[in-house]
Amino acid sequence: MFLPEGSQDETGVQISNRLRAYEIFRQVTYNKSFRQISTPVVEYAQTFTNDVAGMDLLSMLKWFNGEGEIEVLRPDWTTAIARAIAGQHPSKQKWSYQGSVFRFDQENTESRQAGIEIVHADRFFGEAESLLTAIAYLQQLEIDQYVIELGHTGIFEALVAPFAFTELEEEQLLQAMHDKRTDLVEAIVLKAGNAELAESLLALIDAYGSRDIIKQYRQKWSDREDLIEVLTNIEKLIDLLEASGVSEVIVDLGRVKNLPYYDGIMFRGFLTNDGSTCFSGGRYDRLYKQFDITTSAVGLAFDVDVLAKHMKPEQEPDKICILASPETHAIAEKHRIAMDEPVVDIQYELKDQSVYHTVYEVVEEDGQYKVVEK
Ligand SMILES: N[C@@H](Cc1c[nH]c[nH+]1)C(=O)O
Repeated sequence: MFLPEGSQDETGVQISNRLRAYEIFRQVTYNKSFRQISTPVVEYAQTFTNDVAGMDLLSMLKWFNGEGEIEVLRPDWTTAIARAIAGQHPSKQKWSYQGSVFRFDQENTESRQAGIEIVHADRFFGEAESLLTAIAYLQQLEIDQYVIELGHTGIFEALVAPFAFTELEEEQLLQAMHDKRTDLVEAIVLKAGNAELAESLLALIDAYGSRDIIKQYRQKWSDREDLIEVLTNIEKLIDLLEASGVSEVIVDLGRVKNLPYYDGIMFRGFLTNDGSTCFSGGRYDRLYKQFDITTSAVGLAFDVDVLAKHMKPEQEPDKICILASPETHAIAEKHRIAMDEPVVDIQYELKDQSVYHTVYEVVEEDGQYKVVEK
């Protein structure tokens, strides 16, 4: 029997690491006073595809229900949680969650996330607390080789705003900026007759690196109050990260949103050894506008599959074995419970003694059963 493309079975270390990653996340967020939230795996497509959320139905696992409505497997936690907590009291601000999302446009159809969402809180607080939680979590996982990247949706949007692009052109431009394809960006913008914009967007593609970039752009944009505000926002977060001992911070002024609902700061964490993205997030106040709520909303989600791949495997404790038989299995089990050892295996037959530190057996003596070392 085969599996559909994008699905796979798993065994062993990847699973135990994932479960540990989930447990450590639960603990870290519990210690920081987050409340747990869970939403159903099956939802209406409309929750994710409406104009505000803006996600692409094509990438979702979907079907029609009996009433002819389209239902999907949860493609995104952030949008589902916004739906779920729109009616909650605003004093509840910090939410944490863990579980799968399903999307066709990723290498694996199912991917596991552990994330946080901070709503109705002070704007800077939400951004700072998101990043500090990410740092605390990585530290608990003993992952220390990573880089945090900061970007902002406001830059591209402010530069493009004065020019008229069709929806399709703007989408193509976003994709080309995302892929840092200078040739495509130039072609799309020049075709629309905006030579001046082409120049600033092409420069932006290279506006990537240490915080010095911000200094340069402060001068370049000195007459643009809106853009200076964006730079200040990014700079304050770099200060916070540096004060927390994270020196590997990258600024990407040319970054465009990877999810349609972002509207403000965007952050990503990359693992240095293979460049994989371990977390991603940002500000998304606009998602709440669909519920007529004007608020601050920001969060991030870890890719738990990526984390599991990079975590050191748990050290295996010494294993003990009790040899039993169908008649003595229950007695062996009683002993196993009483032994208070981390791993006690019960077997009827010893196939490979070398995997055990100590082997016991159940023996009968004067009509009584005893467990003795073999
Ligand atoms: N839902 C986003 C991550 C995120 C959480 N909060 C804000 N953004 C993602 O799947 O990439």
